[in-house]
This record gives sequence, C-alpha cells and structure tokens, in this order.
Amino acid sequence: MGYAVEAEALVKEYRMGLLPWRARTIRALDGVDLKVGRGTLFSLLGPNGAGKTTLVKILSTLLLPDSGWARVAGFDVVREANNVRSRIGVVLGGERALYWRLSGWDNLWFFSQLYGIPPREAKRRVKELLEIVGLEEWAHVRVENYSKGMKQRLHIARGLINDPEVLLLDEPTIGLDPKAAREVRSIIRRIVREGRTVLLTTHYMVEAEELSDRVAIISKGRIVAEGPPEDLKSLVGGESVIELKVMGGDRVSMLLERLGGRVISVVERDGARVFRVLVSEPDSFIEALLAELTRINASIRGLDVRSPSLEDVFIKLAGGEGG
Ligand SMILES: Nc1ncnc2c1ncn2[C@@H]1O[C@H](COP(=O)(O)OP(=O)(O)OP(=O)(O)O)[C@@H](O)[C@H]1O
Repeated sequence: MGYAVEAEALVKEYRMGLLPWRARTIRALDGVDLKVGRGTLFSLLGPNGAGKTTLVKILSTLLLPDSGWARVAGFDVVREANNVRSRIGVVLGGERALYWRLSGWDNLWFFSQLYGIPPREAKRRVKELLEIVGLEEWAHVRVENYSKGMKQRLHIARGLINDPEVLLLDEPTIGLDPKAAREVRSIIRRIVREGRTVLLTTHYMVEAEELSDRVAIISKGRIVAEGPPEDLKSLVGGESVIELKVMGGDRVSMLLERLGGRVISVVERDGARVFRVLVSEPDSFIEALLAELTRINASIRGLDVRSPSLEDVFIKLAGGEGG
C-alpha cells in the first residue's frame, strides 16, 4: 500500500548574504529519512531552528530540496508536484491565509472555488467542515471577530477543503491558550480517525506524546530518533528522572555524576539551579545524595522523582530544553 509520506536523504541549504565574500550557507536539512504510514499521526518534534518548517515546505512542494527525494501520497514532490498538491492540505504556523473581513463560511467557500469544487459539493463540504471544527454558529461572523483558537480551527478547515489524503500542520497549537490548544488537538484526532494521515510539527512534548502514533525527534537538520512515543521513552528506559532544585549548585553537578547519575539538563529557575538527572537506582541514589548535600551544606529547594517523559528523551538526544 506504500507510505503516505516517504523521504530519503533530504538536504536543504539556505544561502545567506548577497556579497560573495560574506556569504554563508545554513544547512537546514542534513540528510533526512522519513516514513509515515497511511492513516497515522506522525509528529516531528524539535527545537526552534531544527528544520521542521523547511521539511514541511519541501513535502508540500513550496520549496525544492537540494538533494534527496520525497514522495507524498505516492507522488514525487519535485517531478509530480501537481499530483501532490491536489492530495494534500497544508496549514503553516503563523500564516495569515484567511481573509479577516470575510466570514468563516465565505473564506471556506472562496477556497473551495479556487480548488474548482462544484458548488453543490462545495456547499456540503463547507457546512461539514465548519461542523468538524466547531464553528457552525460562527459561520457568518467575520473572521476578524474570531479568537485566536477559532482562527486556527478555521485554518485547519481550510486545509481540509480539498478533502486531502495527507494533512501537513506546522505548529498547529502555537500561541494558543491551553483550552484552545486542547480543542485543536481533539479536531486533529478526529481527522486521523476519519482515515487521513496527519504529519505535524511541534516543539511541545505533551502534544507529540499525547497525539502521535510515531514521533521523530529532529535536531540540527537530522532525525536523531524515531518511533512510537513509548519506544522513545524506553531509550531512557529502566531509569528514573530526578529533578533537584538547589541553591548555588556549582559543586552539585560533579557530585551528581560521582554518585552515578547522568545529568541531562541544568537550568536556572527562581535564582536556584534545577538539575535533571537520569538514575537507575533512585532510592539508594537519593539516600546518598541527601547525605552528601547535607555534608556540603547545600540548600535544597526541591526534589522530585518520576518516570521518564518524551521531554527527557528529547533533552538527552537534542541537547536542549523542550517547551
Ligand atoms: N528563508 C530562509 N533563509 C535563510 N535561512 C533560513 C530560512 N528559513 C529557515 N532558515 C534557517 O534554517 C534553519 C531551519 O529552519 P526551520 O524554520 O526549518 O526550523 P524549524 O524547526 O521550523 O524552527 P522554528 O520552529 O523556529 O520555525 C534555521 O537555522 C533557520 O534560521
């Protein structure tokens, strides 16, 4: 049956600077391989600048790769771009692809006509999409009066207007409050239940963990891990995560490593330092740690033990703090 999205060795570089002696290139994608099964939800998880948007743009035929190839809905994104376009929906983050002075209904109608959908079918489709994204009652209100969440839901409806096999969503919940983000996630779930493939980018762990069948962690233009969220978590498997919040933690890092812990991140919070440490025997580790911290007179502000989350995997592999 083939994959909904397939890519191999994709490379994309951006050239910066007009003057030749000042020019430099940024390798946004550095050999990306990808396979997304039909009817599944796949998340690309990565920090800012990892290359997520570049990848989505290539898959949606908006950008050409320098090398490598990709197929979406069975067609090559370079040689068969028209076939790809008619089978995908794209919702890019932060875009203003709606007409704010038109109503939700008029926006969807307009886009349905751009796709050449016959009027009868278009009417039915617009009505159905407004219902899917929960905007029936707002159908005839101008978009400028919509909340951020409602605008994003309408964006998603617009992405579905051509009844696509594959929906590409770039950061679908960015900038939304938690309630609006939850609503968008539940719409995304429904879209997948209906049999479509969704590929989304996010830098929110919870989103990737909660929604996805599979997740790829992307960092500096490379996929550093890929699999179902549970399998990825087992990359730090058998281990527990300890979060230690301590004042003036200069010596603490060394101490944690000496006791057999693996420090995966250190961040400043409220004037204290928060260490996130992977350990295999949490009970004996904490016992030894508390004894040592008391000995060096460290002031502990918090200590927490939990099982690893996707965020821990992400920090370990991508080497950055997640959102
Ligand atoms: N048009 C462009 N010109 C030059 N450099 C670019 C351009 N677009 C992206 N880049 C660079 O390419 C790299 C990857 O960017 P990209 O937007 O694909 O990452 P991202 O993972 O989507 O990040 P974000 O979440 O911040 O959008 C970054 O270093 C970025 O600065």
